[in-house]
Amino acid sequence: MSEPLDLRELERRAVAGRESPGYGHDALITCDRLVRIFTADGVEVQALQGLDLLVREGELLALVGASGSGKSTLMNILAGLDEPTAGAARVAGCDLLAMGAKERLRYRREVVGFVWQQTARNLLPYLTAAQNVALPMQLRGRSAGGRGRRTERVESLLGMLEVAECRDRRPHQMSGGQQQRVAIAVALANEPSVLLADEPTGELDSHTAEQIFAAFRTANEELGTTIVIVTHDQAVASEVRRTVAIRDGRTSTEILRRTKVDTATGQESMVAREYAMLDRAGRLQLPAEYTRALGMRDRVLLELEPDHIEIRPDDESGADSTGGGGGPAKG
Ligand SMILES: Nc1ncnc2c1ncn2[C@@H]1O[C@H](COP(=O)(O)OP(=O)(O)OP(=O)(O)O)[C@@H](O)[C@H]1O
Repeated sequence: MSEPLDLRELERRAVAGRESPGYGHDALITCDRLVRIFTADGVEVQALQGLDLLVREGELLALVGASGSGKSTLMNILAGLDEPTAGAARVAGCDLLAMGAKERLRYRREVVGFVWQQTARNLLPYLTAAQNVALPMQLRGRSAGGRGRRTERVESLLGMLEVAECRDRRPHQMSGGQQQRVAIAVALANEPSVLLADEPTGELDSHTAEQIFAAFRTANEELGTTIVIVTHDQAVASEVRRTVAIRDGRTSTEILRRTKVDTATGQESMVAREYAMLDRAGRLQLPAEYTRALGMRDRVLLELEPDHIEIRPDDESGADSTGGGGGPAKG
C-alpha cells in the first residue's frame, strides 16, 4: 500500500509541473486555445472559442457535438483549408498558422488526407477507382516513387479496403459504400500522418456506415494512421476508444473506453468513462445537473485533498461573506 501524500509531495509535484515540457510536446495534433471568428454582414460568429485538443500518434478519435458547435470549422483548420483567428495549431510538426502557400499545398498533399461526407466531393467522376487513388501520388511527384511503386500501392490500398473489384470502375458504377472506401484509399495514398473525415457515413445507411467505420479501423490498425472522425452517429462514436465532445466551440467532455478483463473468468468487456475537460487555465465546466442538484451557483468551496479536489456549495451563502469564498487550497 502506498503512503498517503503529504503537502510537501504535492508542492514537489507542482514545481515539477512548472518545469515540465510545453503543452502538447508529445502529441501529433495540438490545438491550443484555438479561436476562429467569422464575420458575415457585420455580425461576428465565434465558431471556436479557445479550443484545446491533443491527439497522440496512432489514435482513432471520434469528434461529436450538436450542429453549429464548431466541428467542421476545426476540421477545415486541421485540413489546412482555413486559418484560425488566434491560438496555436500544430499537426505532425507543421505550424498551421505560419505556413506559406507552398507549404500549405505540401501539407494538404502529404501530411493530411481527408474524406468528406459528400461521396461526390471525394472522387473525380471521370477517373476509375485506381486512377483516383494514383492521382495524389502523381501530383506529389517523384518523392512518391515510380510508376511500379504507385501501381503496387494502389493495388494494396484497394485490397486492404476490400474494393479491389472496383479498380476499373468509375464512381457512378460503384455503391455509396464502395465510393467511400475508395475515398479512404485516395486519402491514404500519400501515407499521411493524419486522416481527417467529416461525417464520412452521413449519406449511408447504418449497415454500410458500419462497414465504412470498419474500413477506418483497418487503416488505423494496419497502417498506424492517426484518424479523426466527425460523426453524428452514436453507433460509430461508441466504437472508438476516445470520443471528444465539442460544445460552443470548445472541447467539453471526453469518453474513454478501455478493455477490462475479468480476473475470475478471463472475459473481456468494454468499460466507458466520461471525463470533464480541464482547460489550461485550470477552468472546469461542471455539468448543470450536478450544480443544480446541490444548489451551487456563483461560488463554491474548493479543498485540496491528497488524491482529489473537493467542490462544495458555499455554505455561507445568504450571510455577508465578502471576504470568504473558496480558496484554492488549504494549508
Ligand atoms: N464561413 C462561415 N461564415 C460565417 N459563419 C460560419 C462559417 N462557417 C461556420 N460558421 C458558423 O460557425 C459556427 C460553427 O459552425 P460549424 O460548421 O463548424 O459547426 P458544426 O459543428 O460542424 O455543425 P454541423 O454539425 O451542422 O456541420 C456556426 O454558428 C456556423 O454558423
